[in-house]
Amino acid sequence: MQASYPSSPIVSLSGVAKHYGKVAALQQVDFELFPGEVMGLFGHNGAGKTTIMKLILGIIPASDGMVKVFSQDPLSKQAFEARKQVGYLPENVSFYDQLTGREVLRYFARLKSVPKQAIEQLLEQVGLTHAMDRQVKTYSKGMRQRLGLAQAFLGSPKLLLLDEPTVGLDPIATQEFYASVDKLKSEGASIILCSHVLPGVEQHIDRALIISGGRLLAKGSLSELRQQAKLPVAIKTQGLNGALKQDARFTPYLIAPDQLLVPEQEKLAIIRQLVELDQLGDIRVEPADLERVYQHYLGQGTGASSPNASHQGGPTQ
Ligand SMILES: Nc1ncnc2c1ncn2[C@@H]1O[C@H](COP(=O)(O)OP(=O)(O)OP(=O)(O)O)[C@@H](O)[C@H]1O
Repeated sequence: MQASYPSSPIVSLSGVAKHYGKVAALQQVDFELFPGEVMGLFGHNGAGKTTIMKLILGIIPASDGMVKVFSQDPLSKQAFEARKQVGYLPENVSFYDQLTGREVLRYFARLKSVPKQAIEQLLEQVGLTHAMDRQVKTYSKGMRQRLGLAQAFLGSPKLLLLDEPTVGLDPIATQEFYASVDKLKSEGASIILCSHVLPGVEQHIDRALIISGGRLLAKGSLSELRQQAKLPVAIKTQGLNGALKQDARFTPYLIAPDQLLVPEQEKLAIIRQLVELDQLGDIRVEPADLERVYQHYLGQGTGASSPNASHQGGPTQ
């Protein structure tokens, strides 16, 4: 369920365009990010994700439209103090290799006026305590990414911009990363997670923006996007031993001996028919996951027909 956001937005973009010379990196981009909201910003390479991050960080000006962060123009002098409330993990994180992990964080803590006592706790949170006094040049890719996250989390930022945050993290570290995201959110932070679709991200975001070629193709909660896209629902059964194949009511939807793909509006009717079958041992209903929602909208954006649009199509991964 989507949360309600009564307060004023932390970030708002309205009618934003960005041109790099002749390249239109963004066109007519509108969205708002509210306190305590986690938003996934999804798009392929070159879609415009990093450009949106840079606009919010005040690194580049918009060519058109309005960008506000904490109700200020992020390029203005007045935005200087507010910038300390922003945490940023760039896509390709790199540090001074000669420094130790602890020294890197001390350096960033000074820049952000964060007391250095917070450093050891952060290093523990990202699982780097054992390596904090080793030079960063001895760190693996995953360890560098963890140090990048610790750097972004410094000072409990009110706004976090994370570009491809789980790249290079193993499954345990990915889980720990999402636990940190959930914790920061529960403390009121607003977060933008920027990526191609991330494994395991969907339980942790309130809304998704899908972007392609600099244009927003879709925005909303996952359930809103699913509804708009009218994506079919997978129904998995157990115990029927091939009976579905023999039954004309189910064969149009059959995609595996024990699995149906049915349009949302027919879901309940089909489930009712299934539960009447004596041999049915179990039933599982799975709505389209983020990956399928994403593929659907990208297919629309490029004019290609989505393989998920028809209930007779097989499952797509
Ligand atoms: N400084 C620049 N000069 C010219 N073109 C640029 C510049 N920065 C970005 N672009 C172009 O703007 C478009 C959007 O780039 P952007 O880096 O925002 O995409 P992205 O979604 O972050 O991609 P990726 O997932 O590969 O990081 C691309 O076509 C890119 O080539």
